[in-house]
Amino acid sequence: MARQTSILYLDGVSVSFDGFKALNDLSMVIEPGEMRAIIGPNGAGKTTMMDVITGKTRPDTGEIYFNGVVDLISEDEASIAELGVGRKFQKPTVFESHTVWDNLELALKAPRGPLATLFHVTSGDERSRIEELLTLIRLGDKRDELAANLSHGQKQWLEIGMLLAQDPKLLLVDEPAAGMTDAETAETAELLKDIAKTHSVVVVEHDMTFVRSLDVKVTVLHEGSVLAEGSLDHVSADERVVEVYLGR
Ligand SMILES: Nc1ncnc2c1ncn2[C@@H]1O[C@H](COP(=O)(O)OP(=O)(O)OP(=O)(O)O)[C@@H](O)[C@H]1O
Repeated sequence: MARQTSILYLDGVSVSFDGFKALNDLSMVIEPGEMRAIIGPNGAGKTTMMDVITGKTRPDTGEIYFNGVVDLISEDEASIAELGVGRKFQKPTVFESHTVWDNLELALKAPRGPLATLFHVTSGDERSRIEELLTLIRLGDKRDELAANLSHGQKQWLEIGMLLAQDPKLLLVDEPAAGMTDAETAETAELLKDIAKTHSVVVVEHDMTFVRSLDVKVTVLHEGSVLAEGSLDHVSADERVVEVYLGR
């Protein structure tokens, strides 16, 4: 697929740490509105991939483009966030001593980047946006609860809501189902599917039941590059994937 029409485009991206290639000629294209699942054994380069997209790590070689035309390699971490790339780390970082509502309100008011402060959001708009987010993240009845009292899964949803408050175009989500109950995991898959209706989403995940329920194209990383790509059934049938990952 052409770079110009993609939301995220990586071509020949390599990163070495002390001579060790964490990413090795990694190429991948995500279409606008697509949700993609990234799987791979420990050390495959999944986190490093997120790091190079978000500007935390600078690749040694290769190209990374956002929205077809924006060269992310020439941007720093703050500008990449401001451009509309949101990242959800594995551990939830919500404001525990604030209510669910206040967490969302703070996220809505926080500048996504330096330019965001130029936009003015009226309080009426703000309230309806928070209501929308509460419904989406399944926390409507917890709006007045302190974030500290939420379950681990609910905290993850709240943080996803806080990220969405910043209106990213592309959402990178690192192991959202880790540490969740089975019911929360299933609900998280539904939540991400809802989000993917209006956003592009890249989700790194180890939980195969979760990946199966997402029902999206899967990219298998191994030793810093793409080993296989396609439906979960397609990649699961690949001998090399079974050997490095699924068979373990
Ligand atoms: N800052 C760093 N310095 C040195 N080596 C690093 C650094 N970051 C990552 N690595 C190495 O690069 C490789 C890829 O790591 P990465 O964290 O991207 O893999 P991963 O697929 O996210 O693994 P996991 O599933 O365990 O999170 C690993 O061998 C790791 O030890």
